[in-house]
Formats: sequence, structure tokens, C-alpha cells
Amino acid sequence: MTYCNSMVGKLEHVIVKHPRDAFISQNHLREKWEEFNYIEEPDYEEALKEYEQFLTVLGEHVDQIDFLPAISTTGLDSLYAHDPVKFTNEGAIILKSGKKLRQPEADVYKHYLKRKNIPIIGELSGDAVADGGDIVWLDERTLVVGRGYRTNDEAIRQLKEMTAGLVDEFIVVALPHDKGEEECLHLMSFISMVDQNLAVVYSPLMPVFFRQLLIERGIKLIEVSQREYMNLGCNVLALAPRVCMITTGNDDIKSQLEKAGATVYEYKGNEISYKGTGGPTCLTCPVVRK
Ligand SMILES: NC(=O)NCCC[C@H](N)C(=O)O
Repeated sequence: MTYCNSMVGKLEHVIVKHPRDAFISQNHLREKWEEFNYIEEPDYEEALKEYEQFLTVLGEHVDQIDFLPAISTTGLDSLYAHDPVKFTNEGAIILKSGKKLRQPEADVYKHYLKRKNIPIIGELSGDAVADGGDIVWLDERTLVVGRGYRTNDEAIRQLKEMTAGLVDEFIVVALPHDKGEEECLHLMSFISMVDQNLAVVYSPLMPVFFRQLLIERGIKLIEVSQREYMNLGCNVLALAPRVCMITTGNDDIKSQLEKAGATVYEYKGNEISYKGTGGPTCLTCPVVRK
């Protein structure tokens, strides 16, 4: 069985968490949204509606969608199932979030994967912290890791060791401070792979060496505007090569993607994505891509 060492191969199995089980209720959202640093309090009923639309698109493209359980040790951010683990072709690596409030999510995942008999090839330990959003498969043998507030040097050292036999190139990209430690800035905030040779990027946040490296590798870059970057327009989930999903309100990136031959599906993500800063890639943990 091979799992996932790509951001773009056809998505066959994905793990998600339903907002019913992450957001719990309007009262719970009211109590917690500021602590989790959301832009505004999400509307619970609207979030459920948005998620149905999101799941409809996902269900049309993905054979197996598994749901993480509701559990009182995790909070609102557990909706963003991408971050507590990262898959390789041999199985999962259990991470430990750079956002303290999210750290209990890793243990829930660990038990869940064990129960499902999905292999775990490693787990961060000691002082290491990393979020899945900082780890990108550029191709099947190239792993890129963003070093920022959510992912530290010790995690990078451990990830390098764990993936030594699985990658030829391990590239570290220094992330900018941008809006500061409290805000969520991941490597995947400014790059989404849409095909092996096509990526959506927000270049103002990219180190020059990384942008040049992408171009040298023959990856065509589609630039997102600042307005659409702020609306999560750079967060594009590939369901298959050049078949992707974005949140509504990103018409410029949608039309650029279509011009590049991509099929683009949209979902309204004001409550489930925008307010918590987690687009479609963040809402999904790809387990198997072919
Ligand atoms: N991979 C991602 O970019 N995930 C977004 C996570 C957003 C969440 N509110 C967080 O701060 O961790």
C-alpha cells in the first residue's frame, strides 16, 4: 500500500473533521473564537451549511472520506485536519503543533490512525514543533519545509532523519515574520501545487531562492493578488492534477487557473475557512493520492 507523497496526485482517501465536532455549538464558538485568534465568531449553522457544500465537491472526487471523532481535548482548530500529521508514501508522521492550543490534536490522530491500521512511520518528540501546513511535497522525492513560528529547527532535524530514505532533496524555506507570531502563516499560505508543473503562489512572501528554484524546475507560477491572498485565494486543494477546489470570491485566481487548463470547483468558506484562516487544503488531510 502506498500513501501520499504528492500534493497533486488523484485524491483517493482523505481524513477530515466535521464542524459539528470541532465547532460544537454557537455557544462554544462564542466562548472560544478569540482565544483561538479567529477573525470573527463563526456562525455555527452557516458553517454546517458551508461544510455540506464542501463535502459535496469532495465526495464527487474522493472515494474514501473518513471523519475524525468529536473529542473534548481538542478545540475549534481541529477542523483543520491537515495540520497534526503529514503523510509520506509509507505512512504518517505525527507532528506537534507550533500553536500550543492545537497540540492535543496529534494524540487524537495517533489513536485514530492506529485504530484504522494506517501505519505511522514517526512522531516528533522533545522540543520539536511542526504543522502539516509547513510541509509540501514538491514532487515524490522532494520535500519542502517552512521554518517559521509553527515549525522549528529541531522538527526540521527530526523530519529530515525520518524521511531520509524517502526523499532525495529536503529543502528548508525560511518563512517571514509577516503579521507576527499570533497569526497563522504556513509555507502553504503562499504556495499551492495544482499540478506537477503548476503552482499558485503569493510571491511577496516568498524567498527569492525558492521562487527561482520553482521556476528552474519548470513549475509555472500563477500569481495571486494581494486582495485574493487575504481571501485565501492562494489556498488551492488539488483533487487531481489540474482539478481543484477554492473558496468563492477568488475570481481572478479562478480564471487564471482555468486559462491554465484547470477545472475549478468552489465552495463558500466564510465561516469554515476565512474566519479561522484555513482554506480547503487545511480542511483535508490527504492519506492516499495516486
Ligand atoms: N494548513 C493550514 O494552513 N492550516 C490553517 C490552520 C488555521 C488555524 N486557525 C491555526 O491557527 O492553526
